[in-house]
Amino acid sequence: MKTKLSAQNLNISFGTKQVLKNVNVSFNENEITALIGPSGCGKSTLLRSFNRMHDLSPDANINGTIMLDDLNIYSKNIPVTEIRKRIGMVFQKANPFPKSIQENITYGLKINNLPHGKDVIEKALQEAYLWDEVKNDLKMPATRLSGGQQQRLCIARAVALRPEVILMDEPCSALDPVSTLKIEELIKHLKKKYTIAIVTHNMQQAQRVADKTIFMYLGEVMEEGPTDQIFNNPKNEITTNYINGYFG
Ligand SMILES: Nc1ncnc2c1ncn2[C@@H]1O[C@H](COP(=O)(O)OP(=O)(O)OP(=O)(O)O)[C@@H](O)[C@H]1O
Repeated sequence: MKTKLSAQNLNISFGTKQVLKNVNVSFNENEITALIGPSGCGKSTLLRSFNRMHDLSPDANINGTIMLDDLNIYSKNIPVTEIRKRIGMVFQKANPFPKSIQENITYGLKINNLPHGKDVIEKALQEAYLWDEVKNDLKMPATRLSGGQQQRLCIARAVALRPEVILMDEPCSALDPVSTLKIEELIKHLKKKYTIAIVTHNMQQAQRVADKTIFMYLGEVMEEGPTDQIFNNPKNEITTNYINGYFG
């Protein structure tokens, strides 16, 4: 198993508030890794650090190393656009651009000077399990799609750039159970090509999709391991209490 993405001795604070404390984690290539833990423990902060989303927060202080293969993503000479092309992100609430379905796919491709013809659009929509539902409406405003379809469009927009890693921050939290299962199927299919990190509050979801699970608590990694082990044989008492729903 090859490590695709990792953080070493990562500390993140906002002003005087330390949010991540000496975090060491790794994400294996072609695996799905779930980040779980109670609200406020730092899951999103960690996820967002992987595509340099904190660059725009003037009070963010980041120490430590984040490696994508052998590239330190915080190296001074690496443009953030290069990182975001290699590490895509899908957010909690679907956020399509207020443009047509096809323009949602071509937008990032044009910015990156990549081919953006019909075949590329179809391929991205196929890969996100959306093509059959939208192939006759490519010029329709994306905002007219259902919530689940909009989230799959955001996934199509991310995969169109051929990233290596896809970060997902609670991608199903705004969706109904049927749309959620569709996205979960999609995530499992995407791992054949991509490395996936997903933040979720849904313990069943983590068990359904994730190969590996990382449990965070108060800004620290408490426990990590194969998903089966974390849920069926956790080593740490706090992990046990969390997955049994004693707090959250
Ligand atoms: N830009 C920021 N400025 C100041 N504080 C921040 C910033 N981003 C996050 N925080 C703080 O960091 C802490 C961790 O937040 P984070 O969103 O990472 O937690 P989380 O585990 O993802 O929570 P949830 O499950 O509720 O989404 C919170 O106390 C939050 O207020």
